[in-house]
Parts: sequence; C-alpha cells; structure tokens
Amino acid sequence: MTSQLFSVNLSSKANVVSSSNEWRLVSYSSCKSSSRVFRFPVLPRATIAISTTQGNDFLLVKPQLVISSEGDVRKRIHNLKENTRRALMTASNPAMKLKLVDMIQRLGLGYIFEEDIKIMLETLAHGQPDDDLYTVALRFRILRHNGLHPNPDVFGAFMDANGKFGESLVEDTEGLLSLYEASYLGANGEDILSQAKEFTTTHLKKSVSRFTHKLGEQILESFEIPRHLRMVRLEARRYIEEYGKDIDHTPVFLQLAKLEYNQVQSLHQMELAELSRWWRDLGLASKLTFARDRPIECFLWSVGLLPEPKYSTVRIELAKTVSILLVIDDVFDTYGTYDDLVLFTKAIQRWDVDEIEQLPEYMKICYMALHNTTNEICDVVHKNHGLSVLPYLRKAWIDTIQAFMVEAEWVKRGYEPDLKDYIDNGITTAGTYMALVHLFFLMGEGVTPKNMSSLLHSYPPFFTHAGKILRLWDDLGTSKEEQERGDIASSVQLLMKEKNIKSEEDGRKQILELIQTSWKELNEALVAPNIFPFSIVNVALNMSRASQVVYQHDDGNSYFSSVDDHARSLFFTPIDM
Ligand SMILES: CC(C)=CCC/C(C)=C/COP(=O)(O)OP(=O)(O)O
Repeated sequence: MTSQLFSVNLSSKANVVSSSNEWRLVSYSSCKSSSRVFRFPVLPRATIAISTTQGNDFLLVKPQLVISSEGDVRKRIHNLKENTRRALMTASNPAMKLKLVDMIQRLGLGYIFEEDIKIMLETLAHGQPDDDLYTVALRFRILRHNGLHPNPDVFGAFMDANGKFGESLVEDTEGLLSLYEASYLGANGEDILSQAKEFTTTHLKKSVSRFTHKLGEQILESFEIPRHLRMVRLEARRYIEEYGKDIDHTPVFLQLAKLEYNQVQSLHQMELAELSRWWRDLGLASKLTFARDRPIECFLWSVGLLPEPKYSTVRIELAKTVSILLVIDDVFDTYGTYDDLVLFTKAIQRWDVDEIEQLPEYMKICYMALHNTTNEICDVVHKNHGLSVLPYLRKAWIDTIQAFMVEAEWVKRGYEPDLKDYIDNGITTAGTYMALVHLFFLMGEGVTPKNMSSLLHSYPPFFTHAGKILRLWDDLGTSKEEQERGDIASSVQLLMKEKNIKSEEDGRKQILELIQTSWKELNEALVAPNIFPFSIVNVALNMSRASQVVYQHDDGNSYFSSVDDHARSLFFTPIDM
C-alpha cells in the first residue's frame, strides 16, 4: 500500500456518487462516448470516469495528489535506491552489469542511476574476445541506446567466411533474440544490422515451437514491438508486472520500481491539474466550440517525449503548445474559410498584436492564445536558462502555420501533391519542428551559439526523420476519418496512387515499411557527429515511439490500446504494491 494521499475538490457541475470506500466521479461534460471507470488502488479508493477524446471537463475537479512526504516512505525509497546502486556497482562481471542496466532502465528507473550508468558504460565499452552473441548484442544495444557509439563490426565475429551469419547460431535462441533487439538500432548503411534483422527474424520464427514458455513470451513481445521502439513509461508499467511474476526477480528492484512508478504518477497528476487549470483559464475550448478539447491527449505526448521527473515544467509547457496546435489544426482543417486562413497566416507572419484587428473574432482568440503562450514560454526559458528565444519559437510557429496554409491552398486548387511533397509539408503540420524547437530550449541542455543559430536556417535531419515517423503514424491512425471529412489525401492514398496499389491494406503495409526506413535514418543521429546533444536526440526518438502509441490501436492488445486506456493506466491507476 502506498501512502499517497488523494483528495478531490469537486466542481459544482461534477456528478459524484460514493459507495462504501469508493468514490465515483462521473464526467458531466459534453462527452458523448461511454464513460470510463478509473480505479485507484490506494487509499481512499476512487473511480473516475473520463474520456480523453471528447471533452475533459472532469479535469476541472483539480485532483490534489500529494507525493508522499512521509518520512518512513522517503527513507524506504532511499534505502532501496542505495541497495540497487550497490547491486549495480558490485555486479560480478561485465555481462551481469549489462543485464542489470538493461533491467533497471526497463523498470523505468534509469534516470535515478543516470550518472552511475554513464560511468559504468564507459568502462564496459570494450568487450572480451570470448563474449557470446547474447552479450555482444546486449552491449551494442545498451551502449547505443545510451548515446555511446559502439561499432557494428563487432558482429563480424559471428559471421562465416562468406560474410553471412553462421548456421551454428540458430540453436542459440537467447543470442538470436539479443541480436534481433540490437538490429533495431541500426542506422542507414549499416548493412550488417539489416542482415542481422533478417537472419534473426527468420530463425526465431522458424524455431518457435522449441522455446520454453518464458523465452517464447519474450520473443513474441519483441516481435510485437522491439525494445528500441517502446515508450518508456508504458514499458515500465508493463515490465514491472512481468518482472513481478518472474520467480527469479529481486524484491529490492521490484519494490523500488513500484514505489517510484506511483510517485512519478502522482507528479504527473499534479502536472495534469496545472495544465487543466491553464486550459480552462485560456478559455479556448469554451469559446471555440468546434475545436478539440484534449489536454489529456496532449499530456500523453508530453509524458511520451519526456518521461523523466526532472522535466516537470517542460512537460506542462509542451502540452500547452500541442493543445494550441490542435485548435489551429481544426481552424485550418474544418472551420476557417480560405480567406480567413490567408488573413490569419499573414497576421502570424507579422507576429504583431496590432495586426489582428482585421481578423474574425474566433481567430483573434486563437491568435492571442498563441501569442501569450509563446511569450510565457519565453519567460520560462529565460528564467531557467538565461536564453532569449522568441525569434526561434516564433519561426517554428510561423513555419507550422505556413505549412497549414500550403495544405489549404492545395485543397482550394483541388491539387494533389506527390507523396514526397505531402510528407515534407506534413512533417511541419504535425507540429514536429514546433515541438522539438520548444523542447530544445525548455530543456536548456547543451545549447550552444552554433546549434542555436542553426535553428534559424534549417532544422536538423533527426527532427525531420522523427517527424516523418510521426506524420506517417498519424496518417495510418486517422486517415479514414479525415478522408470522410474531405481533407486532402493522406500519405496512404497518395502512395497507393503513385505506386498503382489497389488495396488499402497493401498501401498501409508500404507505409509501415517507410516507417522502418525512417527509423534507420533517425538512428543515424545516434551514430553520426551532431552539434545537438544526446538529450534532444533522445526526445526525437521518444516522439517517434509515442506516435505509434497514440495512433496505433489494436483491440485486445494492451500495448496498442486507445488513448483513453493509456491515459487511465499511465496517469490514474497506481501499481498495487
Ligand atoms: C508532440 C507533437 C508534435 C504532437 C503532435 C500531435 C499531432 C500530430 C497533432 C495533429 O493531429 P491531427 O491528426 O489532427 O493532424 P493532421 O490534421 O495534421 O493529420
């Protein structure tokens, strides 16, 4: 049992039912979808009905969660951390150390031991001549995942005289699985890793009947979605459950992972309350009834991109920008007339509040929300990092809105762009550059005059590759409804037309292949020299991971649940201790 405290300030409009030790809070908003019930297995028990996709009024109840400040819990966490650190430092051999790092990061605890892991990995960068395939591949994956630069030539030792992975490896299932996972960190041009992916996929599939129960499940999990592509908090939640069922688990790690998970969840709840307060005060949702009202979905993006507790302010500010982006997207996609959109784009380009008089009232509201929020974010960046960033944030927004206008022009002229032009523009309209530029400054890590000024001329390629994955997942997730609404053809339709593909299923398969290729391009940022720090590269990787989570839904599969289900599990359901 955690010692979290939970209390709810009920707004007058909320509908509350209480029974025995349970609170039931039913959203009263215009929500049309069936209400969802959230359970809090902490004292007092509570259930909250929410929908993230239709109205978020329930957030106005301002949950007031208190991160445990009780001395004994704090002390317990401190002791568990010290014991875990000791285990990490005293592990008997390099292979054991690598396994521990992997497990700790998978349990969502990596940020606690960030410095220890960094120092340790530097000492583990070189393997031993007799290392087996499992260890070599694990080392490669862990090093690259943590921003170090292992050379894929290490896999040459497992190839035969013809430069192919040897048949002698096919019996080593654990080694194959480790190599399969490592292959997903391959960059463009690293053919050895492409070969590794093909070889391990073929052999792991073929020998599926020989697997033990545990290994079989691990392989299926990896096939479902490899580790490199998993969103951190979602994976922590899932793996904590799996690890707890393993009879060989170490209770200290498990207890720490559960306590930390719940503590961080409480922090996220407070951030969500802060975000909802801002959103209500901004009044966009109440004044512009056509616009999407989805702070929780926006916050899911924030947690996907920045899972570490230290980025609390950054998460809130990012969610604000995405909330405004969704409204502007709705203005362009569904509500604004062409002439209004031209005026709006011009007003944004001039970035001058004196210019908004000629705008219709709903656009003035939008414009002022964007203006004020951008100024507020500039103040936050200046206060926290001493940087003046208005020109950079303004440029990112102007680029975004100009890209929306390009789409509006295409629709007006009945013009169908080719796939490349569509994707290039769609990367910008998905908010890629806007979000990553804001994050780079809000995080304030590794900012130099050189990388800063480069953003005024062009965006780094890893922004673009991550944005391509975002755009393609977005189209896979929403293209049907957008087609029904009469939006421009999305990447699925354009690709089908260009390649003369008749079935939508085949078209979607090819989009998935494009996503795989983009991952290889994105992985180049883990390998090539970069004027940007690893922290922002990691955020771009996280953006691509989160895109799949937000847009891929598959009934009956918990990893690919709906946004509502993810929000329920990540933000409102603590893990039972
Ligand atoms: C962290 C970031 C950058 C999040 C961006 C979220 C996003 C893609 C919004 C546009 O959604 P949409 O599906 O309505 O877009 P469109 O109409 O452009 O397809």
